[in-house]
Amino acid sequence: MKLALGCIADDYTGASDLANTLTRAGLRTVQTIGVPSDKLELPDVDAVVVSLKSRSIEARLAVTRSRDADKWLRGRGAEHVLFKICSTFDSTDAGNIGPVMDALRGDSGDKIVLVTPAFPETKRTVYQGNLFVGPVPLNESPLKDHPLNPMHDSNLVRVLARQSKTKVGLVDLSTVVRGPEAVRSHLADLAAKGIGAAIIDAVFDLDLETIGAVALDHRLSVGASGIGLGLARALVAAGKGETDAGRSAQAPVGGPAACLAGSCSQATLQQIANAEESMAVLHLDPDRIVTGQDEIKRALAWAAQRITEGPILIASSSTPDQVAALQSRHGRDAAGHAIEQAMADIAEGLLQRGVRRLVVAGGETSGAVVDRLGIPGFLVGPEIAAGVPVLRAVGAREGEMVLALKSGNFGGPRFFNDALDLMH
Ligand SMILES: Nc1ncnc2c1ncn2[C@@H]1O[C@H](COP(=O)(O)OP(=O)(O)OP(=O)(O)O)[C@@H](O)[C@H]1O
Ligand SMILES: O=C(O)[C@@H](O)C(=O)CO
Repeated sequence: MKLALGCIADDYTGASDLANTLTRAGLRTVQTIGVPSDKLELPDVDAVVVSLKSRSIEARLAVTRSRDADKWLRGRGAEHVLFKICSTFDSTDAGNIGPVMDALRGDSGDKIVLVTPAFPETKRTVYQGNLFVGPVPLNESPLKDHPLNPMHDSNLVRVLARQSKTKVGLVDLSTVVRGPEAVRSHLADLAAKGIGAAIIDAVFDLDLETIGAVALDHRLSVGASGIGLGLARALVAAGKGETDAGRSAQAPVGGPAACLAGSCSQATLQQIANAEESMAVLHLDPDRIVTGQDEIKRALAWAAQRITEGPILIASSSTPDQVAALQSRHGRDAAGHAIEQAMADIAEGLLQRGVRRLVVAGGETSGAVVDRLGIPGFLVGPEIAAGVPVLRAVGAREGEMVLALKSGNFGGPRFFNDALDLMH
């Protein structure tokens, strides 16, 4: 197996978003959890997305893990590696996008790296280096209240420059629309000035096709699923991939179904409110979780009484005010970590009670759950919503099971029902 494309994703939901995009564009793709062990039997694929949980950890660790993944992918023939970050550029001034990019660029030997979180299908666009989420700049979007990486600056040239050791430039839309040659020549000018990374504007998929074609001249790029789409289209145009890339992940598994929500995004809060109309919903008490009281036992007892009757949803999610109050009482990291681990405990308990169809909302939450369940990888099935596919576990100790890992902001208002409708 010689990979046409290697990818390193900084969280698990982001990885499944990218795996979904690549599959739909025609690349046979597998998502692995961490760098795969040699024991994991991988099907014949064009792309591997190695999922890390490196978005909000110490920068030094994120760098080491990303370099290990890069080494593994390059060892399987990947000439180009995409470092997949969030389409809302989730990071802090300490990293981790800049430090990981710097390290991977050093290893790749590239003079300059293209960077764009644009993903027009989910309304993330970049213009003059500024990231827009729908109609508003990033710093006016709900991301300003993110529990772990609040985003207060929409100018990505500035944001990345604060995190990176290299100088950061811009390739603006007026250059992108003139096509690959114009972008190449602008990048050469930037590189000649010692600029090692360029934020590149993209508003439409067509812009991403231009970017993908140019990115393939290099060994590394950084971005969200949009640049993944551009890269995949360029690779398919060059004769890689297959037309029915997602078919192997579609056989039904059956069994009880459950949803877990740890995301506190506005989208997830709305989705939980809508789910209340059609399934049993338990709202966890976050204070009781953080202070170590028996909230997990209570949740599992509640679930056991209902799970054979139909799908259930268990949520820790709260409004921004409530999140801020909890964080001020217990500290941001301690609260986040305790709740993630509680979600993982609950997921484990649900599987012991027979659940084989599991939906998880929130990137960090999904990471904690999938790690605890020890699932080594996924094949990509049908798309539930933009950026969220049905995933079929590969090599799981419980055998056949399907999951959906939803990025906090993704999915329509009835996401939980939409997911379960496709998870048979
Ligand atoms: N009620 C709560 N109060 C404070 N923190 C919470 C609460 N519920 C969940 N959390 C924590 O908030 C964080 C949510 O992050 P997570 O990545 O799961 O969701 P998200 O950021 O909305 O999703 P994504 O990263 O995919 O955009 C986790 O660390 C989670 O444990
Ligand atoms: O790019 C996105 O927005 C998502 O795939 C993600 O990474 C959110 O956690």
